[in-house]
Amino acid sequence: MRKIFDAQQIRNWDAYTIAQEPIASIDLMERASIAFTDRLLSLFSDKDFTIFCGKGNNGGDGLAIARMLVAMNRKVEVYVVDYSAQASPDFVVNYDRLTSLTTIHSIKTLKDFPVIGQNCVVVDAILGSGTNRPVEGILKDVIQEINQSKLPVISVDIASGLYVSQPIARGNTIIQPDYTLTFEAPKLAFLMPQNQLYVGEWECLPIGLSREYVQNTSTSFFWTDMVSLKKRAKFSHKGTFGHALLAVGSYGSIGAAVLSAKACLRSGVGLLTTYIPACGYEIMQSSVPEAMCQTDPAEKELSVCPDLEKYTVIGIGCGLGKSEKTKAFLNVLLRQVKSPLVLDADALNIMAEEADMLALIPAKSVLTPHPKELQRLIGTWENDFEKLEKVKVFSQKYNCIVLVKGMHTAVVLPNQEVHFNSTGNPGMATGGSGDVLTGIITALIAQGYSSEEAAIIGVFKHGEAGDIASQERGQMAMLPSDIIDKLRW
Ligand SMILES: NC(=O)C1=CN([C@@H]2O[C@H](COP(=O)(O)OP(=O)(O)OC[C@H]3O[C@@H](n4cnc5c(N)ncnc54)[C@H](OP(=O)(O)O)[C@@H]3O)[C@@H](O)[C@H]2O)[C@@H](O)CC1
Ligand SMILES: [K+]
Repeated sequence: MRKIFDAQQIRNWDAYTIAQEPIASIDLMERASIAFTDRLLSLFSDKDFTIFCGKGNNGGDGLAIARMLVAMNRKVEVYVVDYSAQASPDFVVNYDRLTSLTTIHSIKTLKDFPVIGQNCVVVDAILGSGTNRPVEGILKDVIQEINQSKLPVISVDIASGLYVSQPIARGNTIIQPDYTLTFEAPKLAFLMPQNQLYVGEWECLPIGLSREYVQNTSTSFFWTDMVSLKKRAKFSHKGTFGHALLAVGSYGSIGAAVLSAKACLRSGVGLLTTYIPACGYEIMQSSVPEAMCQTDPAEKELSVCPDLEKYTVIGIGCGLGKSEKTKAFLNVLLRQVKSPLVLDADALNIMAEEADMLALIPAKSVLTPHPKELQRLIGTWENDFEKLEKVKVFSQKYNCIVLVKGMHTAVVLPNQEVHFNSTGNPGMATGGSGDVLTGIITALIAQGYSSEEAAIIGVFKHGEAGDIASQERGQMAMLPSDIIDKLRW
């Protein structure tokens, strides 16, 4: 798990490193530029480079990168966008270091914009984490030209025009890179779905910023790039790992029930009982023989709440449907349950329609809505930052854990922490994938993980299994059952 900092904290992190390591700011820039150049050349070994620089430290990086490429006899053209009379001191040092080696062109008006060779990769070093307002004038013109060039674009640290930790306004002009190579740590902006055009593929390049600063600086945003699991004790038995109930399925959606049950069993639950409509009995017993199966008196839907006493945790919602009988079933269940719930799909849809049910959510339940279900719970949002804020309010109000599912699923905790997930791929955006996740999280809570841990770990392992499945079958061919198959603990 890594901390994600906002723009001001990143500035402080640089300053802290410079003071405490100690290292001169120009040498830190050199370190960053070496890391960038190494990775640039491993991505584009046979390309020429056209580098556009601003006049701050991002531009200083661009000039240092250009110098390193020239020193390696690579073909490089360098352009400084002359949007301001001000230049940062480290920009000036790197400008002077480069002038004796190559010509540095200046872009004052659009007429100065070059014709770029077709074998070129464009390096965007115009604005970095210092971007604090929409670009105008020549900056805007240059960014538009680069975006229209159809050439591969790689941004230094962050796309020029994108804010590190604030929403962008509609109509802002921003570089649309194919890649962003960012220094040290992920930026909040990269994790927001609305910014996907302005990030491309991204990766972090370590540049040795202070570890001590990380320890001493608090944030509510985290990046889950690894998880730790509890060891299973040698003398354990099935009772050690809890007894989960999955209340799932309706006529036509018994598949969702089966997927959640299989995922739960593949995630280490001690005992699993599925509670399903009568029509699903044979399907469940034959496809998931490891689970006990209890049926509702109704043929096609859940209608009567079973005895809940013996269960450590209850997963509910997958394939449930929204019939009147099922609504009544859920109402009774919410009033009787004492364990945390994992609430998915139609369970959430029913609750969104009957607002007084939300107040019955047991503490530390986990809600796993997809975007439409989330909207029903929290209303609409202007941008992804506002969406997260609204989810935080909801999570605190109902003392529950809420997932904002997507490319980097965010796990929002009642203590207001937001944990973004690093695993997963678009091949998982298919019906049934969420049922698998519900099964996994339910199993983890059954085994004694806190609901917070279960949600963070479950999302990570779900994505990891999805990544293995996509490597083997490709994103289009993979199925949710492949995700279950590739779970490794
Ligand atoms: N510090 C370090 O140790 C390291 C830093 N590193 C590198 O530094 C980068 C951050 O550099 P930076 O802080 O100089 O900001 P940068 O993004 O270059 O902008 C420059 C100035 O432009 C201005 N400005 C903002 N928006 C604008 C707009 N729309 N239109 C016009 N002007 C605008 C604004 O100044 P203002 O006009 O507000 O006074 C801003 O200060 C970082 O991304 C990384 O690449 C690495 O080398 C590692 C070590
Ligand atoms: K940039």
